[in-house]
Amino acid sequence: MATTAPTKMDSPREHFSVSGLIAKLKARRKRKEEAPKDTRQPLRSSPLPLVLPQHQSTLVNLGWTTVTFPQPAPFPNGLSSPTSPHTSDHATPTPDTHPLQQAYEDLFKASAAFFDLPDSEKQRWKTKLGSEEGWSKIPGEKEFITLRTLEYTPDVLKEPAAKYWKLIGAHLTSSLGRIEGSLGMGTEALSRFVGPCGTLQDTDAGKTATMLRLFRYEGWEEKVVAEPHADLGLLSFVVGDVPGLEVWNGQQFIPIEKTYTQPAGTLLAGRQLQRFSNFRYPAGGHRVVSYGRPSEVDGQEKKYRFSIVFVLRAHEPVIVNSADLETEVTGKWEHPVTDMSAGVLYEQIRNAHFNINTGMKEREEQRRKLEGKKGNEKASG
Ligand SMILES: O=C(O)CCC(=O)C(=O)O
Ligand SMILES: [Fe+2]
Repeated sequence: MATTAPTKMDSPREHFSVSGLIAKLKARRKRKEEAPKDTRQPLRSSPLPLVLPQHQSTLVNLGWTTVTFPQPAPFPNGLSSPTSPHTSDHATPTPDTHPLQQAYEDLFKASAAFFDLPDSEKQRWKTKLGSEEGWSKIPGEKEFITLRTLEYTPDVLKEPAAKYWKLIGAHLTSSLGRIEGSLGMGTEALSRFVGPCGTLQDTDAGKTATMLRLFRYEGWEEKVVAEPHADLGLLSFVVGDVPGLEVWNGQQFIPIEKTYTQPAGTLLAGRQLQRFSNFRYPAGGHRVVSYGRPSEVDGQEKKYRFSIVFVLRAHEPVIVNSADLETEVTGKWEHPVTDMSAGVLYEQIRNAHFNINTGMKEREEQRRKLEGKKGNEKASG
């Protein structure tokens, strides 16, 4: 959906005529009358973790929502913590930063240190699988490194990446548990697809479909730095250190990160979840924009935007049977799937979408190929 939007918005106004308008209205009414009545039950209430009440419904309606990290309550004496250097050896409980927030903050620091290395050093991690693993540089736009195993992770990132992966993996697993509930599915109907994807695996032999991608966007020219697309996995979670991510609300892109007044990240539904939920959850359309140079942070000029993107994909060997995922809320799948591995189904989904994170030339080739296939003009991340 996301890629078709700009074309629509940019299209010139159609020639206006009264008879044309009447014909259009009649056609619309006919389409409405002919459309089969949706007899599916409404979604069940099943709140997502760390999502404020006012943000609960956007994931199912639009494919994205905000995850808000609770902030430690200030102490009445005005101190940020009840402990002083003299009492710090006492076991006084301190109101801590949320562990997931702490983990992404640590990962941001390590990510900045990695990207600061000379290119000659980063070359060692040069991409192995297109944008699917290793370091890539798109000059003038961004650099990013995709992590899939500890073995192929630079030392400076190893510990913070593994820690973040574990925490976000657990968080998204519990979010999938709530999504299952909202769809009237049994326990683990969706979360069973996580398996070993919930931890950063040690070696290539244990590599899973899931990935952690660290970005450093360069330059502050006002422009789109990642084209509109939807991610391919079950759920993605994005945190940025300055606003840049925008989400599609069906009509326009919303600069969602500009609305964050406290530490928060964006949860996105991917195309696998869209499919596994029989399209009850849409895949969240999004893009990344540079708004121009942000104001100084701590008296220092900001040179880059950093972001951390975790893409949770279904573990490839897990078998999909659509009958196990059908409920009165999802309805019947139009194209049922029997004993197909999540990996094979993923390939079908992936082949229908071009990848925005490959280089310009490859991207154009992918797009051209897809344009040959009817109705497949959708991008993926
Ligand atoms: O960098 C970001 O904020 C998001 C990037 C993204 O959408 C992607 O890699 O799929
Ligand atoms: Fe994305």
